[in-house]
Amino acid sequence: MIISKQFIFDAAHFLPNVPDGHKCKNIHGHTYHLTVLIDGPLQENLGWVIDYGDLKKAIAPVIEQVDHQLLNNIPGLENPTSEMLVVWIWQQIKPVLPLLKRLELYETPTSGVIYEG
Ligand SMILES: Nc1nc2c(c(=O)[nH]1)N=C([C@H](O)[C@H](O)COP(=O)(O)OP(=O)(O)OP(=O)(O)O)CN2
Ligand SMILES: [Zn+2]
Repeated sequence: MIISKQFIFDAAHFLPNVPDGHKCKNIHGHTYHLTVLIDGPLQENLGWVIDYGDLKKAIAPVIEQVDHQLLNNIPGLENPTSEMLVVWIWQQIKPVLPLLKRLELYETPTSGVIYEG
């Protein structure tokens, strides 16, 4: 069974490697939507895979690092495309949540990335 929880954070970024004149060379902000999907067995007595609250506690330290920050200032996110950011998030979450199955990260309502490690 796969369960999911969504996290929303705001951050600024610019993309340093795009050509001059590209709109994303300018600093701008997004309200990111991150969905974390966990694949695991149903615990029969509890009737759930894992507690959504425990999921929230596990993800909170990652969200705290990026919320209301300029992503480019964070080590490893010097070129903070959606693709680079989702890998950076995965690398922190997977060790603490081995059942992590998939991340979905949207930086606008129409632009996002899906990553499964
Ligand atoms: N493959 C990628 N392409 C782009 C990324 C990215 O991370 N990966 N990022 C950007 C910019 O961050 C930009 O802010 C988002 O681009 P875009 O979807 O074009 O944003 P719009 O709001 O203009 O999109 P609409 O089409 O108006 O919804 C660019 N490309
Ligand atoms: Zn952007």
